[in-house]
Amino acid sequence: MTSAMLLLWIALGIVVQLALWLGIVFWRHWQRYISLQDQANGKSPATLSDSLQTDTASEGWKGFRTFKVIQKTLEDGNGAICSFYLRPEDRQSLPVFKPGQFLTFKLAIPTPGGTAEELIRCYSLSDSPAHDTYRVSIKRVPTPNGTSLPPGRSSNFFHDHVHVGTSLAVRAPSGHFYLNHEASPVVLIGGGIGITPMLSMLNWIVNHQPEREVWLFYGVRNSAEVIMKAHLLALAAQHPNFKLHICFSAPLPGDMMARDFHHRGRIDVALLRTELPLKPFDFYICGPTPMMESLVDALEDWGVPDSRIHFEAFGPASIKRKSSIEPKVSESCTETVMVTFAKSNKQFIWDGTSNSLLEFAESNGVKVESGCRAGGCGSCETRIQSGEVKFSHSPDFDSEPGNCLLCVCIPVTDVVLEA
Ligand SMILES: NC(=O)C1=CN([C@@H]2O[C@H](COP(=O)(O)OP(=O)(O)OC[C@H]3O[C@@H](n4cnc5c(N)ncnc54)[C@H](OP(=O)(O)O)[C@@H]3O)[C@@H](O)[C@H]2O)C=CC1
Repeated sequence: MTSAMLLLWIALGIVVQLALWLGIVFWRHWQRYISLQDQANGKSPATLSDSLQTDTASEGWKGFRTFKVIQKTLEDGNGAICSFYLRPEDRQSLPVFKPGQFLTFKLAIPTPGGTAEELIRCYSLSDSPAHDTYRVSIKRVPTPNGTSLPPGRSSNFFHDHVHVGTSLAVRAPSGHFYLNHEASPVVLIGGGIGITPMLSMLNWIVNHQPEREVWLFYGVRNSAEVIMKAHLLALAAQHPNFKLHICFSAPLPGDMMARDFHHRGRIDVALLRTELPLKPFDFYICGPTPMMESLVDALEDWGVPDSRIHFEAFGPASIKRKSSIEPKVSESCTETVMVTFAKSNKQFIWDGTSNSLLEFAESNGVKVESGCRAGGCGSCETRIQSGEVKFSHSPDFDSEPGNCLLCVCIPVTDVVLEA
């Protein structure tokens, strides 16, 4: 080959490479242009990863939307946990949510008198976001042992009266307990049915951030209580960055270490210290209140910064962090503030040690409705008859003008509430 030919080939190679590069650059710009146009025209829903990159991407809907149950699956060996797959009746695509968030349901619970009682309840989404269905997994709450307390009305209603084809009124996903979008390693800790938000986070991570290190500690009593084990084992086999640790606190005689579970006993910080490498993990915890209380304290003692400990506290007891045990007198309380609950005909002095008016009402024996306890569901919305309150943290739920959400509000002046 002559040197002229060689030069010609080299020049041709450069031209082809340049053309390829220009083509790619043009294609990328074109794709971006189309996507921006679509977003501007409201055609394209935010992508799932977009929803985690911004705080506002999971635009929901206002009020309640009707969903149909399209599948009901029993998940555990005790017949206590059921998953419900929900599709909107209008068949429009669903807004994305952040893994860890919950749905709020308005239920009409039949009463012995033949009427229906309205009940608002929240359940964590138990799968990662999809555009056409949501999934919640609900544990039947029985009468607590040795008490005459009634069984859980909402969970039993779901198990006994909600079937494929049932219509349900559902508020858009909300909640402040959700996975951050950083690539930081995460430790997910789920106790009992508290596994549900962890499943949502885990499924999202393996699909969207497979390179992210994720540890799941799942604590139940024994093999009869485990849910979605085949799914978890399959993920652990497929994803080297996912480390699965199943803990049985009360194994059945036939339960075998290594085959059915990895650790005997409850999840505690000693186990975490033994298993986890030293890294700046983010910890996400959901489970029975005593478990969350002890773990949150123990993680703080271990030196995990507050900002890396995230937990979901549903139910009547809020989690008290050690770091917040010091009675704190809120800034709104430099003067004596009187809180009056008009319907209950009760009046108390706000001493600033409660985190919210909801906590304050409960600690003083005033009965008020509550759901998520995080400003997301609207169950505790209450009319302010006089006075002024302020938000202790910003709610997801838009209350009516003149109303407040007891779970995220504290008084500023003397206040009369309708509750
Ligand atoms: N955000 C959400 O989606 C939801 C949250 N929840 C919350 O999750 C909780 C889970 O309830 P449930 O399934 O009934 O839990 P369980 O009572 O079935 O307990 C599950 C496991 O946690 C263990 N455990 C109990 N106390 C501790 C502790 N102090 N430290 C470590 N482990 C402990 C139990 O061990 P042992 O055998 O020793 O009791 C058991 O192995 C509910 O109370 C509810 O508040 C519930 C539903 C949804």
